[in-house]
Amino acid sequence: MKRDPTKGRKTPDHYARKAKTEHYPARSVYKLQEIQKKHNVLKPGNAVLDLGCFPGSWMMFAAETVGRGGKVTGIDLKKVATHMPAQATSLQEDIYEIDREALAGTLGPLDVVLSDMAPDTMGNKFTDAARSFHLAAAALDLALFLLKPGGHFVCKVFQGEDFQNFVNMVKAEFERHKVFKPETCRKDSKETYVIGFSKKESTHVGS
Ligand SMILES: C[S@@+](CC[C@H](N)C(=O)[O-])C[C@H]1O[C@@H](n2cnc3c(N)ncnc32)[C@H](O)[C@@H]1O
Repeated sequence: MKRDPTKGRKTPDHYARKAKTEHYPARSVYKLQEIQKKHNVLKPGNAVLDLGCFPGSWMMFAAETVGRGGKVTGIDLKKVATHMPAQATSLQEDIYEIDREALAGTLGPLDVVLSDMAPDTMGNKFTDAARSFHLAAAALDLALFLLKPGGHFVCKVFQGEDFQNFVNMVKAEFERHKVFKPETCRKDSKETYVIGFSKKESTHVGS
């Protein structure tokens, strides 16, 4: 396949063309489709939070999967302009600055928290992985605050020196966990997804 010399990466691939044909705003939708096909995290009627939702392909797929009886809320630094099904809405916010008490009041207890958040990459694999870990840890913290016991968590994190640390953090809070790299991830990408199934009941006595 031809390389685009200006970007140093392959020209739009099969999945990018497929996304365009199927009216999803980004090829990343196929990563969530693979996760869903293999691990069945989303159910009809679910309440879902999608962190790092721009341009909206995960949101759209999640909204289609939960159906009209469900609800999907997306959060991103960037405003989502893609037209969404009625059960999907988005907020333009920074995950590090969000008022989580207010969010909990608005959303109520959630069934699933997804995070496909990624930092703007600098080309330095250590810095990029450290910033990805920081975002993933913030997503986990928010997920633990908002998820019902029994709820699920799906989170992108780049493989780097903190990767196993993050897996252990998820393992401690969920009944079961999996590390999953969808085939649709670009071959040269360090991104991987950590899935926590069934959030444990809070073990903090007196909290
Ligand atoms: C790979 S994109 C997500 C693609 C999306 N899942 C989709 O399918 O359309 C990663 C997103 O994470 C967002 N992001 C990065 N840092 C963030 C932060 N601190 N708060 C909220 N969103 C953030 C970026 O703005 C970017 O849009």
